[in-house]
Amino acid sequence: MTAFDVRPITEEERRSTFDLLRRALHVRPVTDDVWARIRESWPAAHKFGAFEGGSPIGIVSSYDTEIAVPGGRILPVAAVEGVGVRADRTRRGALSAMMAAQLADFAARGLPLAVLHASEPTIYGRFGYGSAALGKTVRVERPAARLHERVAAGGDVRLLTPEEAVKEIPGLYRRIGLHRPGMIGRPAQWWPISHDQQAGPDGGHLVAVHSGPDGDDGFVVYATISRRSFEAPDRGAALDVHDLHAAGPEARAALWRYLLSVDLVSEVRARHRPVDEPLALMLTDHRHAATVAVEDDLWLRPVDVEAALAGRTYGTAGPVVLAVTDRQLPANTGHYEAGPDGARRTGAAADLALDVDTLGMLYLGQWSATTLAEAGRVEVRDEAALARADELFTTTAAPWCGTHF
Ligand SMILES: CC(=O)SCCNC(=O)CCNC(=O)[C@H](O)C(C)(C)COP(=O)(O)OP(=O)(O)OC[C@H]1O[C@@H](n2cnc3c(N)ncnc32)[C@H](O)[C@@H]1OP(=O)(O)O
Repeated sequence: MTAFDVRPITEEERRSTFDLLRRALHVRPVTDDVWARIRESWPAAHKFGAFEGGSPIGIVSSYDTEIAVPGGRILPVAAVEGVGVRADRTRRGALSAMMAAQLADFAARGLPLAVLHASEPTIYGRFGYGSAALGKTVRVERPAARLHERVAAGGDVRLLTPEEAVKEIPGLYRRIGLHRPGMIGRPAQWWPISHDQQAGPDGGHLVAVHSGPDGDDGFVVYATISRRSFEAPDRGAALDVHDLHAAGPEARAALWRYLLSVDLVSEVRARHRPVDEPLALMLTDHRHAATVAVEDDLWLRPVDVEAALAGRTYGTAGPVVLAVTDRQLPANTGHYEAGPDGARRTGAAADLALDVDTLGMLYLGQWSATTLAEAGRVEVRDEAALARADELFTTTAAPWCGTHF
């Protein structure tokens, strides 16, 4: 077996590492044209490669952004993306070595948190990431589904041209704001690959914007897929929602009402929606909207446990002391008190013990301490502390990311 080195990539290694990633994800390498359009989205900064004889065999990437945490504060976060190892060099420790370098870099730069979306759920727990926010896949039957009359869904919905979409949606996303735990900022480098390629002139997606009393306050990016065939000449198209954000329930309802009004569509489908989005309840017949899957969406890793715990707020129960174990960043291993007055390191005896990936699961409020204990992920040292931890950590709104990266 040959050895490899792990180090930050250079400017000259941007395209070869991007193509390596695409191959790992079963996508063809980029053409010169496409690379010219998206190269700014793949800067050398914050990328670690594994190299064998000077050639890249693995890549991990991230960018710095912000995340909303329970209580409404916005914390710095590293968004980990672009993870891949060449197919003939997997299972030799390349990812583990790159992840160790990346985590050490996050810790050295004082980042409290890191997040990612996992291609497979078995990979990232070992590196301290826990499944922190779920997303649901919904399928709505058209034309049967209708919003019931008590749903407030005023305002106007208008379609943008692709040029307008590229120009206007970044500012609108910023104005809508990070209003749920788990929502993250979209820096300039996010948009060319993740939005402009779909919504811009060559992408084929459509973009609709909702305007309420205070101006534009919601948008949806979607694609329609014709499903007519010789055997089924009248079959309606599928409408796939790619990205939908709204500042409030009225704008959200108006966007859904618009989607359900598009003619010649027999099914509206959306992945990774908030688990508590009340779409079915907004319909005259809730059976016209089915939740067909609930999946892990955002994974979260506390990088600086004390800063992460101190960055969010807690419910009103008495404090609990957590014993946290972190094998990759051992400086985090220790006892932490969390309660209505905040969180800090402590020398007190622990009520509950957990690994740092489980703390990631608890952090945004997706899972209760009781559920995690029942699943064998939290060791209960004081039974009464479990109910207090439930009160302290759970949130009213389900956490949700809503951004693919
Ligand atoms: C955040 C994102 O970007 S998600 C996208 C992730 N990328 C992909 O899925 C692309 C296709 N897959 C790959 O490129 C590679 O298989 C990777 C990156 C997932 C793993 O890289 P590798 O270099 O093989 O991982 P490495 O050898 O360090 O394995 C570390 C451990 O994870 C386990 N592991 C790694 N990948 C997988 C997997 N896909 N399924 C199950 N276990 C896995 C290994 O068995 C090993 O376990 P051990 O520590 O108990 O021995």
